[in-house]
Amino acid sequence: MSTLRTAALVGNPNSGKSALFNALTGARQKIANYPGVTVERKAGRLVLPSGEVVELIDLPGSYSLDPSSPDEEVTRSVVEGNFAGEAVPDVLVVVIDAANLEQHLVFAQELIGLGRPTVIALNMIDLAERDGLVIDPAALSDALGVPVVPTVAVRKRGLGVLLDQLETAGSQDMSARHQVARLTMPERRLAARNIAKGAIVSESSVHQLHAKLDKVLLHPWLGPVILFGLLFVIFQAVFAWATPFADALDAGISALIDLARAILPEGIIRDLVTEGILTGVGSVVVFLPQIVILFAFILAMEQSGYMARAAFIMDRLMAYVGLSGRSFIPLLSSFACAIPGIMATRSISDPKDRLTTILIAPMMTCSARLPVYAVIIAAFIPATSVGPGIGLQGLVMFALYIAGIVGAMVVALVLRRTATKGAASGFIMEMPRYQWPPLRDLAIGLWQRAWVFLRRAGTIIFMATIVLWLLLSFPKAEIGESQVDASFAGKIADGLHVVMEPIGFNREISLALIPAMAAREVAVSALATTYAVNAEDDDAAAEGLIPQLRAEWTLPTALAFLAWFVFAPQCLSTIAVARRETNGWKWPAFMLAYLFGLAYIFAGLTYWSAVALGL
Ligand SMILES: Nc1nc2c(ncn2[C@@H]2O[C@H](COP(=O)(O)OP(=O)(O)OP(=O)(O)O)[C@@H](O)[C@H]2O)c(=O)[nH]1
Ligand SMILES: [Mg+2]
Repeated sequence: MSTLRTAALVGNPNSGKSALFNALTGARQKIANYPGVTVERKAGRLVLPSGEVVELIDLPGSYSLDPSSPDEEVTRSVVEGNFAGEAVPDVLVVVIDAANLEQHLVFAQELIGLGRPTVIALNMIDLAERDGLVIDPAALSDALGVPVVPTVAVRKRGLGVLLDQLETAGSQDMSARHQVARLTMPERRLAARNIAKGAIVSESSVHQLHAKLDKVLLHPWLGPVILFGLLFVIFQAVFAWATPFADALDAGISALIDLARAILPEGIIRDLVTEGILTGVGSVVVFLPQIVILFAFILAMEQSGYMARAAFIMDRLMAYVGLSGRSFIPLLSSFACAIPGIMATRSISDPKDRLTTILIAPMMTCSARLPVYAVIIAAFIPATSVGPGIGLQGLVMFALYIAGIVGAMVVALVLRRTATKGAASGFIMEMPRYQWPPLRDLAIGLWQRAWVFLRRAGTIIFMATIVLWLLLSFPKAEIGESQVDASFAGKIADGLHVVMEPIGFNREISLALIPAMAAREVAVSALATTYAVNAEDDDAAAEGLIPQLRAEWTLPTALAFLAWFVFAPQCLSTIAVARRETNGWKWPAFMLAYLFGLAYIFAGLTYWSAVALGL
C-alpha cells in the first residue's frame, strides 16, 4: 500500500496531458496531435520543491465524467476512486487548452464541482499566443475558484509554479465549489462561454492561413489525392533514401562476420556466431534505416495535425464499409504495430465498430513486415525507374501496403453485414491545430522506434535464430547429404511443406514461417540462417541472402510469399492482445482462422497467376 499523495492529470483529449506528464516525470509516454492517444492509466513519480514525492497519473482524455467509450470509462473510475486497487486522487490537475478555452472549460467545471483539491494547467499558452489570443489567468482563476497556472508542456514552461500549487493544493478553500457542482450540462456550457469571454483579453484572427490549408487538405477530391500522393512519396523515400545507410550497415555486418571467421577457431561456436547470430540478426538489422525513415514521416504527420485530417478524409471512405473515421487512428497506429493499434480501439464507443476494427487491424502493414517486403523486393524487383522520380521498388512496396488496406476494407464490409452487423456510427472528432512538429519530440520518438526495433533484433530475433540454427545444424549430415535435409529443422519443414507446396512455397519458406510466428522479421533471419547453414563453404555463405534468394526462388514463389505476408496473422502477441481486448478466445480464434485462410488463398492465386503468365 503506497502512502504517497497522488495527483491525476485529467481533461479533454489532446490538451497536452501526456506531454505534461512526460515533462513532470521524465517519462516517455506517446504524445501526438490528435485526440485519443492515451487509452490507459499510466503512473509516474515527481518530486515537489519540498522534496515530497507524489505519484502522478496520466489519464485518457475525456469530454465528461459520463463515459462514452472504454478509455473514458478508465478516466471516470480513476477520478471517482473506483479504479481497482486505487484510492481517490488527492489532487486533480485539470489540463485545458488555452486556445480552446470555451470547450475545455465545460469538463473543467464538472471536475471542479467534485469539490477536491484542483489545479488548472492552462496549457498550450504558446499556441494561444500564436493564434493572437491573450488570456488573463488571474481572471480565470477568480471565476473558477481554483489556481490557474499557464504552461507550455512541450517547452517545460510554467512547471515550477505548477509544482508549487500542487504542494499547497491540500489547503485550498473549497467553499465556493458547491455552486459549480449543482450546474446542469447546459448551464455549464453557458458558464464556460461567459468565463472564457471574461478571461480573454484580446483576440485577433490569424487563423486564415490554417483555414486555407484545411480548404485544400480537406477538399473532397483534392484531399484524398494529396493523402495518397503523400503515402506514395513516403514509400519512394523508404527505398531511395535508405540505400546508402543500409549498404553501410550491410558492409559493417559482413566485416564482423569476416572478423569472427578470422579470430574464432573452426567449429560449432564459430558456425553459431557466423551462420546463426551475425547472419540471422544482421539480416534484420540492415533494415533499420528504412524503419527510421518510415517513422520520421509518420511522427511528423502525427505531430503536425495532418493525421487527424487524414482520418477526416478517410471517414467518407470508411463509411462505405460500415466503419467510421474513428477507426482510422487505431488502424493507422497498426502501421507501426497492431498491438498499440488494437489498444487504441478503446477510444471507439460503439462495441461492434470497435470489434470490427480489432479484427481488421492485423491487415495494416506493420513495421515488422517492412524487412520481409524489402528483402524480397530487393531480390526480385529490379531497381528501375517507371517515371520521373518513381522507382519500381517503391511502387511495389506501396502496392503491398494498399493491398493490406483494400483487403481490410473488404473484410470490414463483409463483417459489418454478417458477424458484427450494425449501422455505422457518426464521426465526431475535433481537428487539432496545425503546428510544426517539435524537433526534440521527433528525435525522441525516432530514437524510441529505432530502439524498439533493435531490441527486438537483440531478443526475439536473436533467440529464434539461435534455436533455429541448432535445429538446422543437428544431426550432422553424412558426406554428400545436404545439412538441411539431415537436420531436425529439415524434417519439420518437410511436414509443413506438404501443405505449402500447392501455393508455390519451397521448403525453406515453410520452415521460416514457423519461427516467424514470434515476430515477422524472423522470416528474414530464418531464411538467412538456413541458406548460410546450407552453403557449401564460407565463400558461398558470405554472398548474402539476396543472391541466394535469386538463385533458389522463382519469381512466382517470391510474389506468393509477399502475398502471404500481406494477410497472414504472423505474430502471436497480436493474437494475445486481441484476446485481452475482446475478453475471450472466440474472436482471436476467428481472426486467426480468417487471416490464415486469406493468406493461403491469395498466396495461391498469386502463384498460379504468375505461373500462368509465364513470369
Ligand atoms: N505548442 C504546444 N504544443 C503542445 C503543448 N502541450 C502539448 N502539445 C502538443 O499537443 C499534442 C497533444 O499532446 P498530448 O500530450 O498527446 O495530449 P493528451 O492530452 O495526452 O491527449 P490524449 O491522450 O489524446 O487525451 C501533441 O502534439 C503535443 O506535442 C504545449 O504546451 N504547447
Ligand atoms: Mg495522452
